[in-house]
Amino acid sequence: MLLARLTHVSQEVAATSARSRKIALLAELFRDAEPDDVPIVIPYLAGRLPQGRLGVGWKVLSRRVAPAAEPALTVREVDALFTDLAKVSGAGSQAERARLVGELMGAATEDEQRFLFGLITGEVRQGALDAVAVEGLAQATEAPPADVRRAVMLAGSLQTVAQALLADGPAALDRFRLTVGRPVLPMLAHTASSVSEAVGKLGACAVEEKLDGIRVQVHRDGDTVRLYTRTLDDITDRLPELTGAALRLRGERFILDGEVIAFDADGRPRSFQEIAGRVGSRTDVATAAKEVPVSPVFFDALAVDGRDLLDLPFTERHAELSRLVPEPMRVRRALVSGPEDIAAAEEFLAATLARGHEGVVVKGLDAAYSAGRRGASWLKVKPVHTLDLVVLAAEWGHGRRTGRLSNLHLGARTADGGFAMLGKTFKGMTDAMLAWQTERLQELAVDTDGYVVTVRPELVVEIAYDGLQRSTRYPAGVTLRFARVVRYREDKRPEEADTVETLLAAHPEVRP
Ligand SMILES: Nc1ncnc2c1ncn2[C@@H]1O[C@H](COP(=O)(O)OP(=O)(O)OP(=O)(O)O)[C@@H](O)[C@H]1O
Repeated sequence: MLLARLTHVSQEVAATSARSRKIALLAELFRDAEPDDVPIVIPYLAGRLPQGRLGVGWKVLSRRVAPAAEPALTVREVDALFTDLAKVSGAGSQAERARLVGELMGAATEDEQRFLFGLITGEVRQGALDAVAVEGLAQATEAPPADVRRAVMLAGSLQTVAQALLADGPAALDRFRLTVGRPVLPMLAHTASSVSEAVGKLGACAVEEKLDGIRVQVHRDGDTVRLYTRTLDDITDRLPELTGAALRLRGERFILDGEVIAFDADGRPRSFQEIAGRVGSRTDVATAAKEVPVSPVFFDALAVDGRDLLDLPFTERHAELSRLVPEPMRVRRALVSGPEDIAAAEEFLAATLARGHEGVVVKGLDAAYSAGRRGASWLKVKPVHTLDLVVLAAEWGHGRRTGRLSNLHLGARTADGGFAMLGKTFKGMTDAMLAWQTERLQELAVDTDGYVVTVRPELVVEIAYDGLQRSTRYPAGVTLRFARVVRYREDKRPEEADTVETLLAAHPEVRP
């Protein structure tokens, strides 16, 4: 497929607000696409680079290159060039990157140059586009949209499903069944402001501890165990004690969902940073395991003995979990019959906080497991409310922080797929965090005036704050009071960051 076609459709999709028109435009595009174009076309439409990082900085991008008169570039040629770019390293890499970018831009028309520039800088991110693409794909291949959605959920990748569908038609959807050894995107939670709100919404429910560790999906098939993170990375080799625990369970073939957590000598949960450090360390696993031994705590069962449990009510899935997993390895919970039983739910929350955990997740008993989605039947309640925001830029520090990128510009998502800056912070950062962010943000840099470094909006950071106040300086009309960094959320994509809309909804006091 020609890049010009994609550029044109991308402009048309951005220009219309009608969902049905967007779907029709994408359906037309998919009908014309070769199956091998799809793994490139879908991320490009959403403003994502399949290669992740290209290492192309603003210096290279700011060079003007005369555009081509006629469109000739194909999306696969662009992708091949991006792959070459991502591989460039070592001495002379800056010049080599400049050469490759020059070659690419010189072969692109003016429209295409604009599109490619937006893609490389991360300017055009359209988070909502994947959902529209699912519908467009269903329309193009005459497959039922619900079946395409379920296949995407199970494959964990829209591109994989799209490629199979375009190559083999709707029959290909049968291939995407829940399979032990193939990870699925985990179900996520919505937020409720209190347990009474959550119980009021859900009725009969289980109130479970919310453990502040790392989400883990454990697959066992006989003697083989594999462990996956929330973003489906395989971390089996890093956590041998989890493999051991899974092999000691009664079942032979299962998929369980839970959290990896570590306790100190007094049985209190260790900090998230310690657990994240442990899960992140690939080298010398044995020493790391001695310093921070971790254990799994399970809260759901997705498959047992080859049976797919996803569509069963939570009560039945939990019964299977209890059959397999002994109580100490299951999350603590209280069953609550409904709002009349609210005292029991409050009491459980208080006891959970007293044990050092971060809050509770309230779960409807009848609900199925909605993999890859924020299900309405899981509501998290945390007394300390934080925001997940995206770093838009950073300022070079002064004094003790000279040479470090320090003051972060923080953005929330806007309805049009962009980001609105809400304020800045240089508080809450450890020295290790400063060093890490200086390096990482420079990799993401797309522009600088020597003081403020603008970056691709990719890094999600969790921010604590004391409230909002009105401000005419910021585009959303509000700014954060006393914002400070809690941690980086490398397991989250910018599309998952908080939106201006939800933030304003949570703070009626600042609404005009
Ligand atoms: N009992 C539990 N049930 C479900 N999730 C739990 C539980 N205990 C801890 N968790 C963790 O809490 C998360 C639920 O919140 P959510 O789905 O919104 O993810 P998140 O955005 O990563 O949340 P947060 O930033 O609040 O940890 C899960 O991803 C999981 O890692």
